[in-house]
Amino acid sequence: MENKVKTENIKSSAMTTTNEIETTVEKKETSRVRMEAKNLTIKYGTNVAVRNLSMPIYNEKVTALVGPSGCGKTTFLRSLNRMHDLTKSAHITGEVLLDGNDIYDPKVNPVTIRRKIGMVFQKPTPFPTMSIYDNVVAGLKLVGIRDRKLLNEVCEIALTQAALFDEVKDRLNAPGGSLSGGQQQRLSIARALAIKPEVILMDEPTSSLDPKSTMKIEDLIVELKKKYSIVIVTHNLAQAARISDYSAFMYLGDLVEYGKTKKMFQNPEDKRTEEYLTGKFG
Ligand SMILES: Nc1ncnc2c1ncn2[C@@H]1O[C@H](COP(=O)(O)OP(=O)(O)OP(=O)(O)O)[C@@H](O)[C@H]1O
Repeated sequence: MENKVKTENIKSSAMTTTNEIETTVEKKETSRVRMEAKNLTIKYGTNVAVRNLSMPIYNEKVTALVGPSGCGKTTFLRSLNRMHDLTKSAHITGEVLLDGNDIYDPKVNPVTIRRKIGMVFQKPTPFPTMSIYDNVVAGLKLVGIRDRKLLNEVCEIALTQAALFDEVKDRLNAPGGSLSGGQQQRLSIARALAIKPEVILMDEPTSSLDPKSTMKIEDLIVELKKKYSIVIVTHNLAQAARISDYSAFMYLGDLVEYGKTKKMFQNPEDKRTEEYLTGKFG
């Protein structure tokens, strides 16, 4: 009898431990969601570009947005840091959460959001006549930071994170436009990093680069995801497969499939995803 009670006690304490572990695992999974789109619909005038899209964006992971031209990838990406505020015809319903808070809440300042969620565009965007140094610290100066020592520190850290420091450290006063295309794109990334964002959005960041510069940016993205959440739009499926952890396949404004990149590329659930990934259309 006593033994039975003991066994029950052990069982119940083991179950408690298991429950605790499950709760911990659940908590970990939940805390890893950095951003989340919920029932997001984006229209330009009456044209629906993104329809009722819901998906998470995990912390310290790369999420790739793929799909044929015009399917809404860039529209979705730009909604993640309120870039559409600047487009008159754009109308957004639904929610975009950053750490559980809706970035479209009227009380939220879009400038604060864009500081937390940085953007790197398709074409490198340095100010060509501005020095490399000033390009990196432009965002900080814009918000009134003038402390030279601080600016110097941030500049070196951001250029190092963008894997560009060694190539430019002896010519920080040279114009941004004097760098190669690949270097200019890394400079754009350094500028985005200098304002210490939490999430980095990248819209086809390597589409204008040669293969060697593309590889550098890809290596950089893999390095950066140790600290940031990264969302990247790419037409290059091999690139999505190489560097992303999660992928979203969009088609005609719909999110057709979302999941782990490995699983989606090896064993897609939707026929349209399979046809796109195997080059049957797009
Ligand atoms: N500023 C805008 N005004 C009106 N319509 C727009 C605007 N931007 C995009 N669209 C339309 O919204 C739809 C989605 O465009 P979007 O650029 O998001 O697609 P995409 O998947 O990023 O395409 P691509 O791969 O060619 O860059 C398209 O029909 C496009 O014509």
